Amino acid sequence: MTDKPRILVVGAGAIGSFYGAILKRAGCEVGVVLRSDYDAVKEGGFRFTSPLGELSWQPDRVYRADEKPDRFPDYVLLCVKVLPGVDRAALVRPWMGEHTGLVLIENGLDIERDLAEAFPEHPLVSCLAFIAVSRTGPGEIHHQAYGQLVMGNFPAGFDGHCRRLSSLFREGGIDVNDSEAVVGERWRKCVWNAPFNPLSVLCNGADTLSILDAPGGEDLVRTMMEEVMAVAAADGYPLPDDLVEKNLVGTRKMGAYKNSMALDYLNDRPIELDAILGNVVAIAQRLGVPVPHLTTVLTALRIRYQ
Ligand SMILES: NC(=O)C1=CN([C@@H]2O[C@H](COP(=O)(O)OP(=O)(O)OC[C@H]3O[C@@H](n4cnc5c(N)ncnc54)[C@H](OP(=O)(O)O)[C@@H]3O)[C@@H](O)[C@H]2O)C=CC1
Ligand SMILES: CC(C)(CO)C(=O)C(=O)O
Repeated sequence: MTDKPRILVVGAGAIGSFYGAILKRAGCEVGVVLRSDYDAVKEGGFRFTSPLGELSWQPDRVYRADEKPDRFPDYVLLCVKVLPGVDRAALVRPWMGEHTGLVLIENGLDIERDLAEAFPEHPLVSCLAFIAVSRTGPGEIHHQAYGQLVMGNFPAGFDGHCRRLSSLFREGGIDVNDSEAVVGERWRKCVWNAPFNPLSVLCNGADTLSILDAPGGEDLVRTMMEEVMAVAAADGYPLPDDLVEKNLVGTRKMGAYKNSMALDYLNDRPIELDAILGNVVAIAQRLGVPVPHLTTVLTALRIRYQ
């Protein structure tokens, strides 16, 4: 018997298998729901390369997406890409027992609302991942660097579920930043993602330094970041004035880096355009905040992806 919660990862790709590995290291029973990687993971588990050392693991349960659970988990970790046409509430519904909490580890802004409406009686924990990790083959994951999570309840607060999960993630070896205002943290992350991710796609998968070093590149990124800051403030989440300059300095220090959207583009996968940029522009329009640069980049990408 263990007092550690039972976890089920829905969408065990790069992020889901990484944070599943961390919770497994913390002593939780961890299962996964898989589509394309089912056979490989059932047979050989997840095989990792990581600066954190040996993270390879065999899930305690491996389900196909159309199976039914033999027992409900304490927490479902939802780690799919946030894409139009993907009904994430429908995806998790079969796996949610009466007392199951829902934990999102996904990028984007305003991505929790549908799930909060679909599961009003269930705890909802929203997490942001600061990590570079990718799937290199079926069941094969390359963790390049970092891993910190920022976590809190949606829309606000930090309850006992957050406390329990955040201490388990720490026990598994990663940093967690506890937040009472996770929506504000989503805005803060968006200040970085909303310019860099879409620009990298418009620039054929360019890395961060190529974007910043192009003539006018840094100015464009700065202006887009300032527009996101203005929308965040109008939405009730003012961010520190020096965030833009800190982001620019920090990005240069990180060295050339290809974000998750650049990798999706380069691998011919759909991109999370609405979650990362479209929702910012939609909120800006609702609140009457002018965001001409964000709108231009969004429109250019919509033309490209229509
Ligand atoms: N990778 C990174 O470094 C970072 C990623 N993020 C965010 O984390 C989230 C997850 O990204 P990431 O892990 O990289 O993406 P991946 O594409 O690696 O993983 C997504 C997983 O979801 C699975 N999936 C999708 N639909 C279903 C379904 N119906 N049933 C079962 N499984 C399904 C996919 O399976 P299948 O192969 O069958 O499609 C895949 O295994 C995104 O929001 C991303 O922006 C945030 C920070 C960094
Ligand atoms: C912050 C960063 C760059 C990696 O954690 C990310 O969110 C992404 O790659 O989309």
